[in-house]
Amino acid sequence: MAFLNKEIRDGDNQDLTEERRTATFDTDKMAEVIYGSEKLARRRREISHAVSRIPELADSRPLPFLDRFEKVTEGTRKLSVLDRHLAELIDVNDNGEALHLYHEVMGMEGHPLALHEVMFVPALIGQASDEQYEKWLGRAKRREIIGCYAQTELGHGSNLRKLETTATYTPSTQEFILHTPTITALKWWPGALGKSSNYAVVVADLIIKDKSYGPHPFIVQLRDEKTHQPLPGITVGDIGPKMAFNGGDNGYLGFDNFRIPRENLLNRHSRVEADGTYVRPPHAKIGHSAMIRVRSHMATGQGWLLGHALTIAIRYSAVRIQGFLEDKSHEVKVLDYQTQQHRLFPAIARAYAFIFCGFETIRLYDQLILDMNSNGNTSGMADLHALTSGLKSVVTHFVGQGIEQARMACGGHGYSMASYISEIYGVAIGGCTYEGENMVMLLQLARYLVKSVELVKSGKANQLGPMVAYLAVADHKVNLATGPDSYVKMFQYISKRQSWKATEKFLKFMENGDSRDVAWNKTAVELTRASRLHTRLYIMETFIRRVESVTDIPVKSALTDLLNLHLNYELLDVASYALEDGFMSSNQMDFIKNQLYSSLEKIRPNAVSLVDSFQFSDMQLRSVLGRRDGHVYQNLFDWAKSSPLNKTDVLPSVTQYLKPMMEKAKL
Ligand SMILES: CCCCCCCC/C=C\CCCC(=O)SCCNC(=O)CCNC(=O)[C@H](O)C(C)(C)COP(=O)(O)OP(=O)(O)OC[C@H]1O[C@@H](n2cnc3c(N)ncnc32)[C@H](O)[C@@H]1OP(=O)(O)O
Ligand SMILES: Cc1cc2nc3c(=O)[nH]c(=O)nc-3n(C[C@H](O)[C@H](O)[C@H](O)COP(=O)(O)OP(=O)(O)OC[C@H]3O[C@@H](n4cnc5c(N)ncnc54)[C@H](O)[C@@H]3O)c2cc1C
Repeated sequence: MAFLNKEIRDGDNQDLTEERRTATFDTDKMAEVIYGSEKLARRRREISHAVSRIPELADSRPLPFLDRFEKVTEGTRKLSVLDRHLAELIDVNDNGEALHLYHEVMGMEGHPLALHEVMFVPALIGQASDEQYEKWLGRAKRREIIGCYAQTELGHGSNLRKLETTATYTPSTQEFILHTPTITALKWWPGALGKSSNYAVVVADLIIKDKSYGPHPFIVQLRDEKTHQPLPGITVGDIGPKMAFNGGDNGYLGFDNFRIPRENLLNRHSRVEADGTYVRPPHAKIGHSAMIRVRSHMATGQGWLLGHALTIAIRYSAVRIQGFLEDKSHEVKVLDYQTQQHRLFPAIARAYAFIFCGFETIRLYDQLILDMNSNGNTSGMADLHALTSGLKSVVTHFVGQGIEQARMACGGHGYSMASYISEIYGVAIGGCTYEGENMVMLLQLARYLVKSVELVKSGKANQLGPMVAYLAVADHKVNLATGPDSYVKMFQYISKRQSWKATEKFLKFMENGDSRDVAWNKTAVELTRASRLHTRLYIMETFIRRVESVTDIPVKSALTDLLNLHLNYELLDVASYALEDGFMSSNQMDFIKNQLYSSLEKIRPNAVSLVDSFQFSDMQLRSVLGRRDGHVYQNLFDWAKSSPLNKTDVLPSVTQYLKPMMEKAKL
């Protein structure tokens, strides 16, 4: 018999197999929807399979047992093996395949090329002129040189206008002099900067004839191409262990009057002529495009991280038997408890929602780059900046929450590194900080929302972009029983009301004499609330659009259950906004809750298959608890036995310190 869940294999844990047999949809078909195409979903499986046949690509030991030095070495070793096999494993021109291969083999703890592909090359693509492409891009793509993106400093990360590293133009030699004037001006945090990269895109304050022109990107050689020694005038190193990413070498960097040629200013959009004349870019923030790119990709990447944690937690919940329901002679799977379902299922819905919404956002980013590069059209930048600022903030926050709930849902074993959930959490939660601290970015979106409300107030609603058009729409009572659109309308009402309330509050402070900045700060919490609601509305709408577009009926039906759960969970979570002015009735609240509980029951038989559909291999998951075979207890015991502490029965520390203490106590 052909099983709809393609993960079923002989010898797997019976409880898990039982779950897989109840699948109402084909997990391969669901994977096509998750990854966007049949080809990519299939290629992911083929690549994972091919990798499993190359023993050198496996982790030489479980990563949690390695110290930092070993992690960095292990990552670099695997990279070099991967390099030899790259062309046989993937189509090297296919980014989707490359991304999967790297996740599979390198894992998530960081490696020397982590920022090369994600920011260095994209910064060149977005910011370099044709001549600079010619000179650098080929070399970077062939990995003759390895680069990173060095922007953040010890003293400033969020406020780019106050970066202290200077790039002073000297017309007599046609060079920029890069300098680090204070300790706070040291570049600090850039991934792969400390030990691996020999080049960097460095963001520094451009100074011409004593005038500052603000942050600009420069391509800078940091290390000798033969010896890898730092060049004279460069101080560079690793910043030490972090909450996660400990296979990566986030670094520091200082310049002592370090000279680079004029043509090293990435000058696709702005440039400095030989005599020092500055040519402005078409958009003041165009130099930020590498950041917008990463922010655009974050929803998908974070959705996958949440998917990792949930795969582990759901599989474990299906094999963990504890406590009773009706029949007191048989304990039940913890997945049968409503509280466990409520803890995990809404997070599955969010993982799907973030992935779908992420793909839509990536398309918007690709379109923007096309417009900018083909005809210099930067008109979409403000919208995309606002959207991605909110999206990265909301998604990373919920992903962090969801992963932590997944950990707790695994009880004691979730706390063990064998589950790997704490590592996933550490990696995901970094996203709340990098690419713009979440509060700072929510306030960027709030600027856009306030401006939009002001447009409506001044009778210019026709100038609103499609994503904020609802801010001008009249309110109507909503009958929630009429499907997803009614939830969208209710959410629009809530989001609109908060944006208007926050704007009115802000304007009132100014009317009463506060400066714009003071008024803004006094309204900031309300503004961030408006941003979150607006973003959650966008996520909800993209989820609905994606589900509507699915053609496979069983897949669509399972996704519709997830979507319904999402709609009810989201609305319940923000209901207080609509209750406070009586727009939502308490009957509607009860309706939402009951819909939610019924969604949990509907999803229950498909829970394992919904996470299996992510098709993360055991290698990619790196979780002893979450392996496909479900033999949790044997796997945990084997793992514990492999702990370096168990190499000897009696540790030297016991002989040296503990025993003498105990012996002394006997006297
Ligand atoms: C490919 C897959 C990748 C997935 C995962 C990757 C994992 C990689 C791991 C780690 C990578 C981490 C890399 C980094 O962290 S790099 C460093 C990132 N740093 C930041 O993000 C800094 C955050 N700060 C800023 O971005 C800005 O300073 C700011 C907060 C946006 C404020 O900028 P600024 O002070 O210049 O501007 P104002 O506030 O005064 O606003 C003026 C107007 O400009 C508009 N604006 C600002 N930025 C942009 C932009 N990028 N595009 C368009 N418009 C922009 C702003 O909205 C204002 O407009 P208004 O009309 O309101 O005046
Ligand atoms: C894992 C990781 C990888 C990174 N990789 C890179 C990299 O490759 N390249 C690179 O250049 N950088 C990198 N960074 C740095 C990162 O981009 C910055 O740390 C980030 O932008 C936040 O800036 P900050 O550290 O200055 O935070 P701060 O701005 O100092 O934040 C501290 C607090 O101040 C608040 N705050 C600050 N400004 C405001 C404001 N205007 N309004 C309200 N509240 C405010 C914040 O909300 C936060 O609560 C990385 C960081 C991490 C953690």
